[in-house]
Amino acid sequence: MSAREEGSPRLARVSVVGTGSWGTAATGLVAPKAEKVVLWGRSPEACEAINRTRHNPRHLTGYELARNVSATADLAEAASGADALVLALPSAYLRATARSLAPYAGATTPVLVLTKGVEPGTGDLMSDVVAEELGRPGRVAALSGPNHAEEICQGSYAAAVVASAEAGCATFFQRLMGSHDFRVYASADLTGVEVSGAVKNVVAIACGVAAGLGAGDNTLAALMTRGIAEMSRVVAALGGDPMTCMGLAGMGDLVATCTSRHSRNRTFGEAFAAGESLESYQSRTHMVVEGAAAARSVYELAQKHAIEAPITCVVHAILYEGLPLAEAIESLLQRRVREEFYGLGTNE
Ligand SMILES: NC(=O)C1=CN([C@@H]2O[C@H](COP(=O)(O)OP(=O)(O)OC[C@H]3O[C@@H](n4cnc5c(N)ncnc54)[C@H](O)[C@@H]3O)[C@@H](O)[C@H]2O)C=CC1
Ligand SMILES: O=C(CO)COP(=O)(O)O
Repeated sequence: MSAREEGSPRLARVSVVGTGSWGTAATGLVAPKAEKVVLWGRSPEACEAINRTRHNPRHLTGYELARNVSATADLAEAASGADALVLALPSAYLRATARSLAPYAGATTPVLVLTKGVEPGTGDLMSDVVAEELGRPGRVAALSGPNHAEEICQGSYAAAVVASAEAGCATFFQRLMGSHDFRVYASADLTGVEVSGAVKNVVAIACGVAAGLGAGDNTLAALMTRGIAEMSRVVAALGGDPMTCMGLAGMGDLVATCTSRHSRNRTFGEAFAAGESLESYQSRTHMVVEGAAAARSVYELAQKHAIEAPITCVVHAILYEGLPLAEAIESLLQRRVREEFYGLGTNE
């Protein structure tokens, strides 16, 4: 273990669930801290290829997995005896997979959720979904921030925030995931961290659409900044701390996602502006566009809690109600201009 990992836990076995881009990259963060890392993927063929070649055949194909990583499509084998579980699944599959994991996960094993989103229908945070299926709410944490897997697996410097209702759980995962190159801060504001991660993906779709239609830097900066104001109102209405939106899970990830060529949400927005459907984009790239699911769930939360969320409403309308793009833009421009930070308690 290098000097930078001193003081970190050295665990016997850590399970990473999900062989998408983020699960694949996350094995590299965990590998120096564990004797053995077990990666679960639903495809036996992909797991066999990973074990044979040390490369994921579908995601981050050029990235060589660490020697102590092995893959399995057997959830029992992946979860049994794990000292920690790291869940890196798309939000649509988190509940069902957590439910299937439940019989094999130790009763007190700490669980880290890397998924970004809010569950449509229930409005549950991803950590709520996991706590409902696996129990142990105090042993569940969520990690979020500007962390494109493509860059993390190259080792470029990055930072994230890990939040948990229990400080000890946040500290545990801060040490497990963090390193000299990957700086992991701690937070007690699970709501703020997780809601920020969902809303920023919706704003990234809006930025992608705008960019696809030829918007300039001023327009994109305005969308991002009004996106943070919207994110802050949603976080505050749900009982989180709007200050969290100024941090890594909020502004940090919003900037990365709205501007990066790696972002699926931003790139999907551009493709949508050019006429491609969500279904076509996801099946062409084999990658998840979480902002499309979050446009539904954040829209539902906004309706339920009477939160003004104009960017989310417009993204929801263009994706699911057939609103023409020109009308969507006009509906934002015609909104009343008012106090910059309305809806946050001080400037109503
Ligand atoms: N890719 C990234 O850079 C980052 C992703 N995240 C988040 O991590 C989560 C996972 O995203 P990625 O790893 O990027 O996924 P991905 O888009 O790279 O791959 C999609 C994944 O979904 C899995 N999948 C498809 N159908 C499934 C099913 N029925 N049951 C279980 N799994 C199924 C595929 O096997 C694949 O692992 C998302 O919530 C994303 O927002 C968070 C930070 C960075
Ligand atoms: O959350 C992410 C980076 O932090 C990934 O964003 P995309 O899903 O838009 O690629």
